[in-house]
Amino acid sequence: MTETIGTTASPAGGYTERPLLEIDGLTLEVPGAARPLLADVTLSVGPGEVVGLVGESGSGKSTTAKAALGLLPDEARATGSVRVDGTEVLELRGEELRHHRARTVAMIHQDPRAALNPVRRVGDFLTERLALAGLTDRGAARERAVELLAAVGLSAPERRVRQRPHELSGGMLQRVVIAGALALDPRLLLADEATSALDVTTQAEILDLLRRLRAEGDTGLLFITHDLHLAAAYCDRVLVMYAGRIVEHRSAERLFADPRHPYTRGLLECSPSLEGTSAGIRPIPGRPPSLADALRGCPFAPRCAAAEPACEEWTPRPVPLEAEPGAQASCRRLPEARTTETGLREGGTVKTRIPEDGLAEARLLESGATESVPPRRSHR
Ligand SMILES: Nc1ncnc2c1ncn2[C@@H]1O[C@H](COP(=O)(O)OP(=O)(O)OP(=O)(O)O)[C@@H](O)[C@H]1O
Repeated sequence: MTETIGTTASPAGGYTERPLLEIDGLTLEVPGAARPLLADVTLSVGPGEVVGLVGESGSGKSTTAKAALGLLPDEARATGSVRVDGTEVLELRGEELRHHRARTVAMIHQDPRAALNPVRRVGDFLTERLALAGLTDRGAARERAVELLAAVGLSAPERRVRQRPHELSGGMLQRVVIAGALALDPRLLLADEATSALDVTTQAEILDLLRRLRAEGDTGLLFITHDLHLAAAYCDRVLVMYAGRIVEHRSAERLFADPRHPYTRGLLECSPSLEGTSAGIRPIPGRPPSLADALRGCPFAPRCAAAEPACEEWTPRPVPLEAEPGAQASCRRLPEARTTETGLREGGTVKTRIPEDGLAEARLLESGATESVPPRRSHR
C-alpha cells in the first residue's frame, strides 16, 4: 500500500501537515566507539502530535532528542538531516543556533531541580525565560509569569512566583519547568523521562497537562520513556530504539495490540502494565551492546529467542508492514522482509518504501545484503 510522501505524509496513522521535527537517516559517529551512537535514525513529529521514543538505557533516545536542539556529542560526525519547522538544525551555527535553542524547541528533563537555580525564586526563572522571548518589561513579565503558572495548573500562582525550588514538590517543580518551556512558545516540546521520577498520580496529572498544552498550541511532543506501556497508552505513534537504531515504528494502538519486533515484544513482557501488576514479567536475557561492541548483522540477534544464524548476517533495515501505511519493523524474520528480499534478488535494483524517507532506492549488494540509500548530508 502506498501513501503520499512530503508535506502531507501520514506515517503510521499520524499527522497530515508538514512535520515540526523531521530526522532523516541521522547517523552519529564518535571517535573511539566501535559502532555509531545513532544509526540511520528516521522519525518525525507533526503539529499537535505526541510521538513516543522508547528503549532501554543507552539506546540513544536522549542523543536523538538533543540532536533536535543541535546539541551533538563533542567530536561527533553526523550524517543525515535534522529539520525543525523546516530549518536544517545541523547547519545552524552561533547566534542562529542559540536562537533556535531558545525559541523553537523546549526540553523537559526528568529532574526539574536540575533546571532551576536553587537560590533564585520561581518568578525569576520565568521572567528570565520571558526575557529570552523578548518580554523585557519587568512588570509585564511578572504578570505573564503568574499567568503561566496558572496555565500549568499551579494553585496560588501569585504566591508561587515568590517561592524558591525547595519550597515546592517534585510535581510542582515539573509544572514550573513546563511553564518555563511555554514562556518561549516553542513549536516542539521534547520530554525526556519527564514524568519518570513522579508518583503515579502526579505523573498522570503532568501527562494530562502536556497533552492539553500540545492540543491547544498545536505543538508537537516527542515523549521519551523507557516504559513501553506508558508510551503505548499516551502517544499517537511510538518508535522503539535499540543500540542506536529504530527497530519498530507503529501507531501506539497497533504496537500494543500486535508488536512485530522481538525486542518490542520483550519490552512489553518485561515491564509492569499500567495497572501496576508485575505478574508474568519476563526480563529480556542479556544486555544491550555497549559502544565498544562492533555490531554485525541484526544487533538484537544475540538476545533474540527467535534468531537464526542468518540474522547475524542480516543488514538491519526498516521493513514496511503490510496494510499499515508508514509502519515498519527491522526484523529479518518478518514475512514482509522475505517478500522484499525476493523482489530484490529477482530485480537487482528495485524501489522499496522506507517510511518517512519517501521512495529510497534499495540496492542489491554483491554480498546479497540490501542497503537503503536515503539522501545523505555530512556535518561536523
Ligand atoms: N557525548 C558523548 N560521547 C560519547 N558517547 C556518548 C555521549 N553521549 C552519550 N553517549 C553514549 O551514547 C549512548 C546513548 O546514550 P543516550 O543518553 O542517548 O541513551 P538513552 O537511551 O537516552 O539512555 P538513558 O535512558 O539512560 O538516558 C550511550 O552508550 C552513551 O554512553
